Amino acid sequence: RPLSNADVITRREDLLAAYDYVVVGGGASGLTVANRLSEQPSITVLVIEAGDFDKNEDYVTIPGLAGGAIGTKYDWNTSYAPGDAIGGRVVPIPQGKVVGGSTKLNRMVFDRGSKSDYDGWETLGNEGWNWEGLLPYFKKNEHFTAATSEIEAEYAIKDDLQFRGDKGYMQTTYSPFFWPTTKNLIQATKELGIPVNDQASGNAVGGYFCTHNMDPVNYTRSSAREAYYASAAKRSNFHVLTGNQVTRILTSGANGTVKVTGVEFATSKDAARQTVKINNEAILAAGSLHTPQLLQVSGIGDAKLLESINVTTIVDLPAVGHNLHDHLNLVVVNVLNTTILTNTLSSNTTFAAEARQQYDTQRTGPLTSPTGDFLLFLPLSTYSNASSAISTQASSSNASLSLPPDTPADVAKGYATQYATLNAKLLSNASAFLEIIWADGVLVLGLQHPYSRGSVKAASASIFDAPTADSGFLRNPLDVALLREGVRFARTFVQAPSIASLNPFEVVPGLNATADADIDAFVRGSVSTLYHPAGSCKMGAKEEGGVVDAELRVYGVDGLRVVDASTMPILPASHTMTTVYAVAEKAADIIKASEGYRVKMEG
Ligand SMILES: Cc1cc2nc3c(=O)[nH]c(=O)nc-3n(C[C@H](O)[C@H](O)[C@H](O)COP(=O)(O)OP(=O)(O)OC[C@H]3O[C@@H](n4cnc5c(N)ncnc54)[C@H](O)[C@@H]3O)c2cc1C
Repeated sequence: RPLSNADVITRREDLLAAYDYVVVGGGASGLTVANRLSEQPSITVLVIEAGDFDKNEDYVTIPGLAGGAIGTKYDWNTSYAPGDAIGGRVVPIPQGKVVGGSTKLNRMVFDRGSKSDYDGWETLGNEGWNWEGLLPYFKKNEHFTAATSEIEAEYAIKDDLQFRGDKGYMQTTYSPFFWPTTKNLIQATKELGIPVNDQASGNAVGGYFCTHNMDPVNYTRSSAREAYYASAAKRSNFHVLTGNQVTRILTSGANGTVKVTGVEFATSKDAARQTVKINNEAILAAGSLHTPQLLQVSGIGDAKLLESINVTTIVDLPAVGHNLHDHLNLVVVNVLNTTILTNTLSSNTTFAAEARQQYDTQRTGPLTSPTGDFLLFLPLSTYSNASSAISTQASSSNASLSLPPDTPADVAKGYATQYATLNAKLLSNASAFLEIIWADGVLVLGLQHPYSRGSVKAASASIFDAPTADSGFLRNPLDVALLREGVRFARTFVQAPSIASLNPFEVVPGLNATADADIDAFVRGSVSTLYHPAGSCKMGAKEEGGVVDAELRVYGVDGLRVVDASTMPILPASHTMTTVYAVAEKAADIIKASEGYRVKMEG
């Protein structure tokens, strides 16, 4: 029977028996691909999402409260396994469990990495995956609106519109309110001779003004739901099933002729399993932790792991789950002594109430800014005098120091190529190693190109048991050295006249921590995540630990692709959402082209 116009499936009877494409996960990548595929009225698409729709709660929609959904029912509330190199600490790793995925939880930093980072993906063996190849998709994703005239005049922001899109679904713009000490930050950047660039241009090094994924009129979050779901919801060939977790990918055949036939799903561990058939492909978009887990519980992964969790191996693909890496976060705290207005939204209830009033009545003021309106992305030589010493240390030590002991040989081989790429970046001015996010004396340091790698392993045969995710944090001591230099630079930075005028006083780690050993202890005792897990289903050659090829097809299985953050071979120096969207936009065109549909490019 024909598809109904019921965009959200609430009754089992409304599901079709078979769909051309089933997308697993309705987050950043999943909704993007589902939207683009369903542009073709003859293609039927079902998205199965574990979470539900949010209810437009303030902590989801209001930019100034961004991140407020962490720890709520919209979060998987998972943690990385205890890390040996971080004192056995357990670091929480929030992930969105809601229509929109992590784009409902995130801090709304909307930026791209540098040309050299994306070109590196191609160097690692992925033809067409470079800056030139991704730029049209960065543009296709966004509908960019320039800063308000007040902000533009006050901060002299210059946008090169050839790098921006104006026809995409994702609303992007600058905050109409910058916290006043942002001026000190920008001025100090200049005092230290650090250039200010346009991050959208492929030159995302130095300082830059940062856009956010938000509506330029209402100043509310623009997530994958508002962008890619809302614009497709009325299509009768596009269905969304929420509150259901895909439990297994169903396949037929064996030994080189394995083909996807459908997926199995359920509302909870004990609920009855249901199935839906697939005519063309299953598209995995469950994120960097859950996509490898789903492959593994479906029999696609390392045969030894699968045996240990009582899963029959269908395709022995040892690389599944390996190469996991994430941006590390380390916070240096200075207390300021200044009369300039600083952010006291969480400590001063009167101020918070006034800001709320301003936001509700005029859509102006502090709550329109998710913070992070100006960011620094620094090459190693910009923030450290030790680049040649660190480079010597890197080239004289063994790449295997970065890897978990049970790393399969093909993964280690692929990592050796990455290691050489990272070593070259140490001495390059075209790639950033350190991000600095400033918030009134607090310097969040983000390590952009960690050497260390971890892994994701299904903990049991059930998708409902959280996977064991080893973040790999600081496994390789080079990462400690790179952050140690970051802490030292944070101290240099606050001595620049425009910051010094705010009378900063460092309280974390505290000025007594000067010796390498003391700073290293601080680093190991404090690092956490910047929420950018990636790489666990790496795109690359199979013999180099690739899980998917350059068309994002899983090796050894017909009709199965991965389109989410797990496919990134190596993280760019940037927050990840914008790159995930670009990858997914490109993936949609690859899939359409493989089916013989005409690919339409705009903007
Ligand atoms: C707290 C936080 C802050 C962040 N801040 C920023 C930021 O400011 N800027 C930035 O650029 N990036 C940020 N990120 C990262 C960015 O949001 C992610 O990189 C991006 O959303 C990843 O997209 P994805 O499609 O891979 O996964 P997601 O967007 O996480 O989507 C995966 C979806 O799959 C669903 N799913 C999982 N398993 C199953 C299953 N078995 N069956 C059905 N559905 C399933 C999940 O519920 C989820 O909805 C942040 C992330 C977090 C968590």
